[in-house]
Amino acid sequence: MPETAPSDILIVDDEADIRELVADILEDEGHGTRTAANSDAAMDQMNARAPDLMVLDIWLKDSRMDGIEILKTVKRDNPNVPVIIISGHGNVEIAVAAVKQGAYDFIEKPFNIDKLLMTVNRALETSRLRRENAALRGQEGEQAELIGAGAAMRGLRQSLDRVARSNGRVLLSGPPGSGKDVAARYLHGQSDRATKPFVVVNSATIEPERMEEVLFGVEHEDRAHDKGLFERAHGGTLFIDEVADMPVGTQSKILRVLVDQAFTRINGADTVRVDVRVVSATNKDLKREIEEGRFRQDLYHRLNVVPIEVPGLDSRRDDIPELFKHFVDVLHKEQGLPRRDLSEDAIAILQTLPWPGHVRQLRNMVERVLILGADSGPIAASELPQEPDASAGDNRDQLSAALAGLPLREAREVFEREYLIAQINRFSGNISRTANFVGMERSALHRKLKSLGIVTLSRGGARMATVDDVEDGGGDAEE
Ligand SMILES: Nc1ncnc2c1ncn2[C@@H]1O[C@H](COP(=O)(O)OP(=O)(O)OP(=O)(O)O)[C@@H](O)[C@H]1O
Repeated sequence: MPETAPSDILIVDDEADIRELVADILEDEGHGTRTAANSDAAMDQMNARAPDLMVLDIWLKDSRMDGIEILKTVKRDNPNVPVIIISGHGNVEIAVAAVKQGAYDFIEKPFNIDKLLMTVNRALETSRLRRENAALRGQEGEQAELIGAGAAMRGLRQSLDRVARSNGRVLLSGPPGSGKDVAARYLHGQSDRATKPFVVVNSATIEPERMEEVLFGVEHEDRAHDKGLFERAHGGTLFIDEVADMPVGTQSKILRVLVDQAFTRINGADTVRVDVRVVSATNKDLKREIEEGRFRQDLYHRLNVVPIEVPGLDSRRDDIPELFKHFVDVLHKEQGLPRRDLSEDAIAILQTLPWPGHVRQLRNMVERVLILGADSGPIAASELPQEPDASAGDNRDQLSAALAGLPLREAREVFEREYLIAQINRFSGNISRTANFVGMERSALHRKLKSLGIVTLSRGGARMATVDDVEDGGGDAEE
């Protein structure tokens, strides 16, 4: 068997004899098997964990869906799982139709053991290759789906849609993990260049001495040449990630390319003309980088024709349930992790956590919960890590230590302040929704906020709660 870990094969057949026979044969060969007698059981098994392969009887008695419907669902939700159809003597035509619909192959009953094993091994090898290819594509970059129906993401999508129609250079700013890379891919996908290449250069990960070779390519003595990323992106988009980390020497060369739309390769004499739209991203303050001499002001002006800010997850907590569900679906498709819903109390906790690592941190948490948690049923609050990062844990310890040293009245005040700030931030500064959740009248909540010195302020397009440490000023709690 080519795989090192035993393969996981799901056998779906309404006849117990056939299920057991196929399972015995496959287990004797070292494969792992699971079985299902009808479509509901098959779907439960699929959702718990996607198998490496499905062996599916086309006729299923007492089943909500027939084999073809199950096949369609698998091909839609888990396209990398190959399906081998078992067909009776009289329905080979249906089996052939199933292959046209995406089944890997079919075997006829009564089946020959060698043929069964050969088909299974070939299908598993195909599935392994598909998974490897999907992983490689994942390294190149994920799909350009920009998830989030909240106001901040709607605003971002609108800006990207508008600028996509032009050819203007865009500078995306936002904290690490907020989704600048996804925003750049989305922009490319919405533009006239969508069918042309989207090429990424991450300035922070390329050795500075190799940067120019990577960007502009190299010409050899025999006039053969290696293409650089500018040339590979011809007709499409070049995404310069972490642009602040670009070596200063290379910055002036990039500036020249932006002015001339042409360059020469390293050791080359010929001028290479390119039509490339440059989108760049940074999580640093480029103005400060300019002041401190690390970034060229003229390049900044060339790159920053349209500045677009990607909001951090802490200012769009209303998107958390949707993002969570999206990552569960992605991880189910990519890694076969269980497809699970979120319980209401888990949603409440997720929306009050601090998220210093933004969407990337949320994705990592989803992965951890799906790997370590139960196989099915909604995710409970108890399955979530206490805090998504160590520094937030320190805050909580500090808070409990501080509370322990206070008389009850003051401790209650400190707790109420922390609790209400977290809840208001969770509902993006909306006092009515906060009041509804915490179980207070809106006017009573307003009075409470005032007495605790909590105000809401606009920050990066979102309303956030904070403690008003400026006497009688700073802002007012409002929707
Ligand atoms: N709106 C979104 N919809 C779907 N997935 C998202 C969204 N925003 C971020 N992600 C996912 O979160 C992860 C981090 O996003 P991304 O790499 O785009 O962040 P970034 O801001 O470019 O980070 P860095 O500054 O570290 O390069 C990726 O897995 C990405 O697919």
